[in-house]
Amino acid sequence: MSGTYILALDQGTTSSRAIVFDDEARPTGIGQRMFKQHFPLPGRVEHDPEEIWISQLEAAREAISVSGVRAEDIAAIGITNQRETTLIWERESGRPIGPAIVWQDRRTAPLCEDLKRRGLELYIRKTTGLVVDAYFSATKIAWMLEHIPEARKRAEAGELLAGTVDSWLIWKLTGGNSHVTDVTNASRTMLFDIDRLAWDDRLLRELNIPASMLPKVLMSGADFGRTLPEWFGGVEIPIASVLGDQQAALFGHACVEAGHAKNTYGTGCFILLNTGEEQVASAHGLLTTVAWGWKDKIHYALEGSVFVAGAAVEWLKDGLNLIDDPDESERLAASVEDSGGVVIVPAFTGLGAPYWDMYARGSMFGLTRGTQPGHIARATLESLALQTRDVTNAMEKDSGIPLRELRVDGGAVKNNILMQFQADILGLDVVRTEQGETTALGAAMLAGLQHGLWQQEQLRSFNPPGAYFRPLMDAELRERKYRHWQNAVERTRGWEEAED
Ligand SMILES: Nc1ncnc2c1ncn2[C@@H]1O[C@H](COP(=O)(O)OP(=O)(O)O)[C@@H](O)[C@H]1O
Ligand SMILES: O=P(O)(O)OC[C@H](O)CO
Repeated sequence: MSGTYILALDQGTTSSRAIVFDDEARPTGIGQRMFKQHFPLPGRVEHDPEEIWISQLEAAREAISVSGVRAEDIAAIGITNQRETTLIWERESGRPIGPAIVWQDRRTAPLCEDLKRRGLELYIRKTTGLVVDAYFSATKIAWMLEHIPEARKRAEAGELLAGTVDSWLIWKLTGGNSHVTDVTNASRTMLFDIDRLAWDDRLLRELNIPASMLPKVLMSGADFGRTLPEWFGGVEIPIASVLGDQQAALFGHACVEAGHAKNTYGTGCFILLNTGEEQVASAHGLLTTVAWGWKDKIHYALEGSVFVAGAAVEWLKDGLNLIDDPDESERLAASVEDSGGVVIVPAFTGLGAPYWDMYARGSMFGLTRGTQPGHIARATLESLALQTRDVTNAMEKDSGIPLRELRVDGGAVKNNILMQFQADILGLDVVRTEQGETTALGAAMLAGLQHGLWQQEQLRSFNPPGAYFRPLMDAELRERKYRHWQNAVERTRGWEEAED
């Protein structure tokens, strides 16, 4: 085995990051590139596929250079990525035929309604573990085939390839030698049978998607191909792991046993509970999804996906101009004692788990003549924690397991007001781990395992607790605040539909 470093590529919704980890899983160099978000029409969110690739390549080169290691010292690459975001490109030239449609994009809501009308909801839930929603890749592929000139004809002739961001990056890294994905990313397409671990013929037929476009599905730790020498100092590096970013964070917290849960606070909030080798079907609006696949074993998770979390803090900055930087949200929130009765439901792109309402829209309640920017900031931060409680409540009902603590990571967890409110509103300990970049760490950990650099017993020591937030809020106040929130959510539901 040559090299004792692992390079993790973390292609997120707002930035591409890369981290070099040493043989004790300590980060030794980080590279990061922000890239542009395109909002061409209301409800549409797009990324430029070439920008995704270039930003990721530059971030990787920067991480290697900052860490001071040579490319030949890198034993393996682990890839983790924003999930569901979908691209189509030409098999011959590798040219994308249009922008990537991002997971937040709502344009395919009518296609989802059509699937529901055709009575496919139950079949989709049973086969894929998912609810019918524009969030997932299936209707995004179908939309591109319908709306991009010549796309359907070319797809049927075998000229086009489809994939999520992991497949796109691997295609570029290997110079078009590998068109593959892993079981976690496949499980987010709404085309994948999570029991048989294969693309589902009936769903492909119903959505009119040629199977020849889709990548081969591998376990999350596997041989995904080798990088072209031109990308990293003339060396070919094996790609040894691929995980969707939320699954990678679960792994990075070493939540490897049934009953362990984590929440990642990035653009959205994603709460995952490991349910072991057993699939738990949700009766309360959660998704059943693949946590990872390694050595012929699949671990499943229950997931609550909240679409708008850190994105609401971005709105305070870019939409309302109340702050210049997300970090300032904490200072502004600290200028008042509480939210002053203000409740904000940031349903900017509808509501995800546990409501799955594509037509809900954001709203602000409880304004008075005394409402100040601080109250708005505080209510915005609280909305992240309240949405999390909606999900953990559903999780406890579905799994029958009361949560004992919540492990947290992601860009927003450095906000102590948010973390304290999270502990308060859950009545649970919130544990912020030492390593901030848990997503990248998770991908690196699996790549290291797959490559034989580490043993499973070592994983837990890689990311110890850094800070504990204990619940301090009086139980009566906690429940009153939560009832207020539920009331506000009810009033946002179906808003867009009611307008039509
Ligand atoms: N101090 C902070 N308080 C609250 N939110 C924050 C803070 N710092 C960053 N954020 C939010 O975290 C998000 C970025 O987190 P990150 O994990 O990088 O997201 P992603 O992987 O979705 O790109 C942004 O939406 C930003 O608004
Ligand atoms: O890129 P993030 O961290 O916002 O994660 C996005 C999720 O994978 C979407 O399902």
